[in-house]
Amino acid sequence: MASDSRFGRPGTVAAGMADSAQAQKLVYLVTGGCGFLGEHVVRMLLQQEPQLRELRIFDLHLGPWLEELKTGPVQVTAIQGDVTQAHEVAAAVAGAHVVIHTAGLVDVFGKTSPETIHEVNVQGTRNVIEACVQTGTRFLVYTSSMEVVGPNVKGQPFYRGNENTPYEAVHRHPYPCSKALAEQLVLEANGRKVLGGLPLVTCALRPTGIYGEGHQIMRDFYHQGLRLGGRLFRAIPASVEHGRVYVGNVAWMHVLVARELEHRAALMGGQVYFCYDNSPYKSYEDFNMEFLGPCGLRLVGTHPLLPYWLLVFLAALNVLLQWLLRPLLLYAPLLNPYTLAMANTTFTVSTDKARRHFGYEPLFSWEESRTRTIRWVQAVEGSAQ
Ligand SMILES: NC(=O)C1=CN([C@@H]2O[C@H](COP(=O)(O)OP(=O)(O)OC[C@H]3O[C@@H](n4cnc5c(N)ncnc54)[C@H](O)[C@@H]3O)[C@@H](O)[C@H]2O)C=CC1
Ligand SMILES: C[C@@H](CO)CCC[C@@H](C)[C@H]1CC[C@H]2[C@@H]3[C@H](O)CC4=CC(=O)CC[C@]4(C)[C@H]3CC[C@]12C
Repeated sequence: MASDSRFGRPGTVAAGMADSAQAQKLVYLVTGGCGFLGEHVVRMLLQQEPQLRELRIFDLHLGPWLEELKTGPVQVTAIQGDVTQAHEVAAAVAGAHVVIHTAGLVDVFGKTSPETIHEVNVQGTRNVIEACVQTGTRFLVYTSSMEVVGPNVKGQPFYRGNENTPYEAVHRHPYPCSKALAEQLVLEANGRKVLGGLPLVTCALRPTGIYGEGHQIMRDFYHQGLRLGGRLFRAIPASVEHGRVYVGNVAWMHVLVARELEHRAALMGGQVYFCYDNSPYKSYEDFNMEFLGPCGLRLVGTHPLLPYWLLVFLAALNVLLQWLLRPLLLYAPLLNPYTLAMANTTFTVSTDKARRHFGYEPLFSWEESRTRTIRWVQAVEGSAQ
């Protein structure tokens, strides 16, 4: 496989597995394979899944980097398509052994309408499930989100919770609502008979806030800091803990789940797993500074510089401005009532369910995840000059 300096090769685990003599017989489909997470899943599969014969990458927008993958031993098939179009999904799924469904509209800034978010995230997922059933694909891994649990509308903390921790999961925002509905569809589909009579095996992974190479919001914060003379201003108390997970480990968990679903169908089918690693529990801003600090930015203030009521007011003002300006331009700042509530509510997971069920251990240590992310931010800086 052609190498990409942004991603590199994972350290030691299974290095060279793809060169081993194991039979290459499996066809995988990754929806959303050109997105932030999807690209990592694609590259991880090519590096770590020795049984892969063909990898199909389905996305609304195909990236130019796909070309370099086509020279390797695995057949890489790029499919430009839309998950909301059932026939396009069915054509892509036909003949695949495993589908990893990461495609989705990740919008908490009001860029897209609630109807579109629902259409892509819910109807798109329904189309993927139906395609599996109709064409005989038996294994479906769905990228859900911690957001299907919380933070909820009451802003109640979820502290070091696991998959069984009781929590009032009540949402109003279109994104978590859509992810929760889609996850439910995926879990309910477990056990349905697919073409040929065998049962569909599904499971859902719930990453916390993902970070790493390619993370658009990190890029946005970095550029905002540069515009403010190398400073960011603390808005959230340092005591609010936020769960984060490195994208390489999220990708690795997808690869492992996809591999193990067949052998452990009875245990894993219909299950949800939080996606976690050893990244430290910190506030959203303090965590970002782990990467932005070494790139020359400074977080000003040990306490929030603005009172919370003022942030609430500014967030509401942004909603009003977004609405007023909509006929003229898309105004979608980072701060709105939803993102403020998210950033201001403790939500951290502590679980070993994935380790117990399918032997997951993070592939990248915290130090490595941090180093890789810093290197990427530095490259963003280099390319911006
Ligand atoms: N970024 C995060 O922190 C988290 C993301 N997730 C989930 O992970 C998945 C991937 O998210 P990201 O990589 O962050 O987002 P992303 O926006 O970078 O990637 C999503 C991909 O899906 C594709 N896509 C969107 N609409 C499509 C459609 N109608 N048909 C086909 N492809 C379509 C996009 O072109 C994009 O390549 C999503 O399902 C998201 O809900 C879950 C937890 C956290
Ligand atoms: C008030 C601002 C002051 O600096 C900080 C605003 C930060 C927000 C933009 C982010 C805080 C929490 C993030 C979300 C969280 O990590 C969980 C998510 C899961 C997903 O499935 C998609 C992304 C996201 C919603 C993520 C989006 C950005 C934040 C709201």
